[in-house]
Amino acid sequence: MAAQKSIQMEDYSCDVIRNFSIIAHIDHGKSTLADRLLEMTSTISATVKGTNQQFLDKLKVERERGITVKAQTASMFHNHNGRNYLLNLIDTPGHVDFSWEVSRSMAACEGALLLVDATQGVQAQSLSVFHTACERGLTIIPVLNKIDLPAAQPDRITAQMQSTFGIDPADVLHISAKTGQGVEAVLQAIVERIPPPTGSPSEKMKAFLFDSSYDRYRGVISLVSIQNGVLRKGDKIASCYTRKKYEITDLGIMHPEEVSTSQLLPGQVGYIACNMKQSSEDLLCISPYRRYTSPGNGNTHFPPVEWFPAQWEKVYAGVFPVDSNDFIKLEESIKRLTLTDRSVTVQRESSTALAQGCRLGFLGTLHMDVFRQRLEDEYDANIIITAPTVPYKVVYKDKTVFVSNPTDFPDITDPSAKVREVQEPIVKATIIVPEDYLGEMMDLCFLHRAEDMDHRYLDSSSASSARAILTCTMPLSDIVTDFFDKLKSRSSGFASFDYEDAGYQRSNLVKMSFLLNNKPVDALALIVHRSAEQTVGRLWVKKLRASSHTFCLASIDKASPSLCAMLSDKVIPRQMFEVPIQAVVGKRVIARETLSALRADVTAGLYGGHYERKMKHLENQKESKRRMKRIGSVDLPQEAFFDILRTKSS
Ligand SMILES: Nc1nc2c(ncn2[C@@H]2O[C@H](COP(=O)(O)OP(=O)(O)OP(=O)(O)O)[C@@H](O)[C@H]2O)c(=O)[nH]1
Repeated sequence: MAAQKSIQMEDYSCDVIRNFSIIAHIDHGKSTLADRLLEMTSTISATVKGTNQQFLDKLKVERERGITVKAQTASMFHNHNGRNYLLNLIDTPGHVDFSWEVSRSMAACEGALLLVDATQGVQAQSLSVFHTACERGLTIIPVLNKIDLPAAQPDRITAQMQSTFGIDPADVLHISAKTGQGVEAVLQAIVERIPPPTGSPSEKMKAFLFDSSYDRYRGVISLVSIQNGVLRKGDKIASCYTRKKYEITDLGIMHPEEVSTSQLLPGQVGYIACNMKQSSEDLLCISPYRRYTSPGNGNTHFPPVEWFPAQWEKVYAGVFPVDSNDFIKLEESIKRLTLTDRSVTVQRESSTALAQGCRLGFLGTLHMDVFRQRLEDEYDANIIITAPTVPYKVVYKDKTVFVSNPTDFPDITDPSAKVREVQEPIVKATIIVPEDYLGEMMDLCFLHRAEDMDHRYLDSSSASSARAILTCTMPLSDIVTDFFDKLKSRSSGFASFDYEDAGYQRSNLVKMSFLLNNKPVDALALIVHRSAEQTVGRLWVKKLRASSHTFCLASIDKASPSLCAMLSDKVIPRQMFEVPIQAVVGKRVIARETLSALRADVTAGLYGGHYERKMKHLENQKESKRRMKRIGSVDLPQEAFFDILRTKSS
């Protein structure tokens, strides 16, 4: 824990507190600006200042990918016109998958800095975060960042902000978060433009919990914003959600590391530790229950629960341990990780092919990927993740069922299944792109079953390379695949993309099963649009068979054993016998391939004394086998599962 600084929280009443977040499109400079603000208020030490690493991006995966996944909070003290202010900053993620985190952060703020990159201009997420902030009634301070870059076009982008957001150009602050130019004016604007929070220390205790992390020794550490009342060490609190009671063992502010304080007052934002051990015991609102004891019967009385709008899981996937004996350990790791990422939903799942596992709901495929990487990095988990599926609605005569696992999807070709119709989730997509790429983007959207396409221009028509905003509706299943990657490559990286829920729509979908060695592999099943069943079936069995691999094994087995070992990680390694691979819809076989028999001996090409090389190749093979699952008598690598949806969309 950080060194204790004596901070008198009672010196900071609501009128000198400002709670704000920074909202922006990905890479527009939120974390860099956050770092500059921490430096200018002397919140971070010189040792951190000199490094190029961003202070608030804390997770390993965030540092590796350069994206913020988890919102971080920091309190700073700032003297403005002789008065000491407490500024609470909540750093927010920028990727479309994490919009829920952005909304949560905003719920603890009265204002937001809307950051726009002066070289890129308004992007799809600038629009969506702006609208969310407006809906929440936040005061918005428009900030134009990266004005130090030669490619910056401050006048043009300011005009764009005016026409898109209705912002007065005079209100826009021009800064470089990198060099610090103009950032002093941001601090001034935070104090002068953002309204202070409201709340009274004499009112009943109420706090909003907006984030939590897990500490092995102290249990769940929750970040809270105090709305009313005072919270002190030793206070008994109760969860309005689970109604469980706890005692506060520690509390304080993030400065930017934890600094213990004696109390937290209204309008303040800080952490609390109270020996919570399980995510199910998370709270959304807390109250010292002693103040609510009803006179007479001594029963604890709870105020009504204030629910934060539920998040919307967009993709589901099964997570299984490679070694079935590791299930309990895996489940425990998932539970721990969900304490720091509550937007993930967890349910147990069992598969005939992969045994016991968990079905997890994520906000998007990047979110899923980040969660997988954190499971591997932080918990050393060795797992298989099935292809992501969106939640479908199956309407029967007497009921409607949500299906988020292809295994549970009925065979609609069978009349006895009595399915009236199947519906799939659709989204309203927004793409912002230079007009030169508009045609490409339209093509891409049509390929992904887009409807109701429309477009308009963001800049005035005289601007060179004017930018267009394209809107359409699309099935969610089509964008949770590699749509984002295609969008980026077909627009040379210039397109930005965002989407919002647009309900459900009737669709002609079927369940496709895959048989390996005549046995269905339930974990490989997928739901596809009828129009794509042939393409998907053929491509996918081909992929499973991996004819190139067979060729490679046969021809370079002896010549290049290491290449062979490397390839064997990409596809189903050939077995000792012939394996038929079939794609089936209902009772119809859509496609079939056969994997011929051959044993890959990775050390075959190595002779006599090369013991070390031989060991190295055997080690390589062991490593590639690490992520394989033996199903019946067939080894299936992780990539086989990952590739399904990619095949579907290609
Ligand atoms: N030249 C210049 N580069 C900047 C400026 N602000 C940020 N950058 C760079 O832009 C890149 C993205 O900045 P970040 O602060 O990581 O962006 P972010 O918005 O936090 O990104 P996410 O967390 O992924 O949403 C980094 O390489 C920064 O060094 C600036 O004012 N000028």
